[in-house]
Amino acid sequence: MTKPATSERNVSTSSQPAVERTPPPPLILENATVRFGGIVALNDVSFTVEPGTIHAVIGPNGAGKSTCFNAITGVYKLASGKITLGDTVLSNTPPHKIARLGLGRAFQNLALSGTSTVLDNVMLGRHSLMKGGFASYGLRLPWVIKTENRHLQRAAEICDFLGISQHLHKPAGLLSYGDQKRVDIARALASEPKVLMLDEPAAGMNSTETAEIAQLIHDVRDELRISILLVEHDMSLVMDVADHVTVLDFGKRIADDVPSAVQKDPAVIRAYLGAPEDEVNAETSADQPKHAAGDGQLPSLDDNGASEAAKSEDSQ
Ligand SMILES: Nc1ncnc2c1ncn2[C@@H]1O[C@H](COP(=O)(O)OP(=O)(O)OP(=O)(O)O)[C@@H](O)[C@H]1O
Repeated sequence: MTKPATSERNVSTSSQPAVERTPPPPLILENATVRFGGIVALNDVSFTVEPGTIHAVIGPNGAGKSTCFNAITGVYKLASGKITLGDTVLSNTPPHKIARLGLGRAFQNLALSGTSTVLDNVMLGRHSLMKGGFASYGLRLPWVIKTENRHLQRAAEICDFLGISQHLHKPAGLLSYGDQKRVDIARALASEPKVLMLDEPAAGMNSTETAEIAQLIHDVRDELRISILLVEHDMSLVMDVADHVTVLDFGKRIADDVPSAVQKDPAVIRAYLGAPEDEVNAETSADQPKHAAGDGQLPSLDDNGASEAAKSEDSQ
């Protein structure tokens, strides 16, 4: 699909304020720990998503990325530690209350209603902002109609920003995969979040769609001025868009730095290439899961797609 030029987009009108003009508060994980029986899926992890930045969480399969996301959004409870958004404590808040506290989440597996229109799907994201119960909406009171129209207008503006305004009244299921992903992000933005959480936004996308998503992520940060936390396997996307990267391995934070530093970090390269079996065994408890050596994607790629570590092995 063709993405509209930034200047053509309408993200703010006089009747409705922009999504978030004041800087968002920092999202802070302090020693966050999540356990599943004997498995410590998230082990004493701390990091800060600085206001208005794109922050990526990466790591090999089973590293704890999804657990981290689910802990922030209240799906999993912390065994210990704390998660805050500014002055608001998020840890252990039920997921249905998280949107009201300023987190918008787009899902890895699209959770759209394929038969509902794009606009209706995006409107679902505004429910946390809509006052009045079903009864008042059912009675079609004048103030309700006015309020609803304002929300519909705002949802349409967000779709315009995401380049899907031409699909507003089509069933979401008829859109291309890339556009459905945009609908999902539009729905997350519809709650006017302070932090947008993207779970593998490039999964299942071709290279053109991935490049468009990268541009979109930049635009969300630069134009809506909200923070973005993303989990992503596509390293080139992460290195392209992220301001800061936290790397997890076996539930622990092994790096937390700017992308260029993370790419060169020996612990990160080792985690992605895999350590000799006995070394891994020595560092993990009997209950801890083990990811296969080399099961991740290499974080440090040169222009020819070769990792520094792989090149050094070749030269020996
Ligand atoms: N609900 C659960 N019950 C038990 N164990 C779980 C649960 N969710 C995750 N785990 C375990 O916690 C560890 C971390 O899993 P998690 O899904 O967070 O990793 P990940 O980095 O997101 O992996 P992937 O990249 O493969 O999605 C894994 O060993 C996983 O098996």
